[in-house]
Amino acid sequence: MTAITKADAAGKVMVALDYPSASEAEKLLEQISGIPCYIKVGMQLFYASGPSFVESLKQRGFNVFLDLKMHDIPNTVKGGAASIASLGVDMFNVHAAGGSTMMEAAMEGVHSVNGLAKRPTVIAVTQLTSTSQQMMNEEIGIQGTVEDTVIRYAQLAKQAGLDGVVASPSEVVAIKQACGVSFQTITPGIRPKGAALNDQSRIMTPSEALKQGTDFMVIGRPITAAADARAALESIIEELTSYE
Ligand SMILES: O=c1ccn([C@@H]2O[C@H](COP(=O)(O)O)[C@@H](O)[C@H]2O)c(=O)[nH]1
Repeated sequence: MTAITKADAAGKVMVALDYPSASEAEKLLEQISGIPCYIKVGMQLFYASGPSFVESLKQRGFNVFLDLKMHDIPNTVKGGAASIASLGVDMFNVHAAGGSTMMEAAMEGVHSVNGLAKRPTVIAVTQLTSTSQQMMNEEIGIQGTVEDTVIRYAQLAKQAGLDGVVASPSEVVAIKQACGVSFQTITPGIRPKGAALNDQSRIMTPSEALKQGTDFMVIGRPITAAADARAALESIIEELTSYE
């Protein structure tokens, strides 16, 4: 049974360009050219190549998620959010652990920018997908289940006016129940069957994540570390279009 089209499947995949330089990121972009996926730029690439690389992605028509996970005092996050929004990115994020005033400040920063064709989607990181239940309880010192913490952060983000959250695919159903179906879920921790776990802890396969109702899935190393990145991405898209 075909669930979604190839174009819809590709649009749900955010390829994480975790590279040390723009030239290395460009090599990957060349390999996957023509596949209409979202592009995620994180700290490694942004700190090395800066706003100009992000602007060049936008000039070439990519949908861009700038994943800088801001977590600072409200005034600083407000300014950071204004600067990020001015770059014209489609999505960016803050840490929900910064609290509601900080998240509201991020929204104020976005709204302070004049002349945007469309404001970016603003989302909050709940619990990193590398965090296990045991790590959260024993090391970080947060009691209760990871799911309960994720839901609490998601509700806080929604109340602060944000558009969605970053969480693991296994929390998507509970987030949608608590915050509504239009509250977006962006899920890293995606591993095709047999792929290396690396440092991820709370994972699902692409088709399992789709079944949970995730809006976007962030995928890095299963594509970027593959011998043939294009084939790896195409195989993920194929899995999404043919899941039952
Ligand atoms: O909770 C989070 C938040 C962000 N990420 C980012 O997603 C990608 C995942 O890369 P993989 O290589 O597929 O593990 C990476 O850029 C992280 O910074 C996350 O993994 N978990």
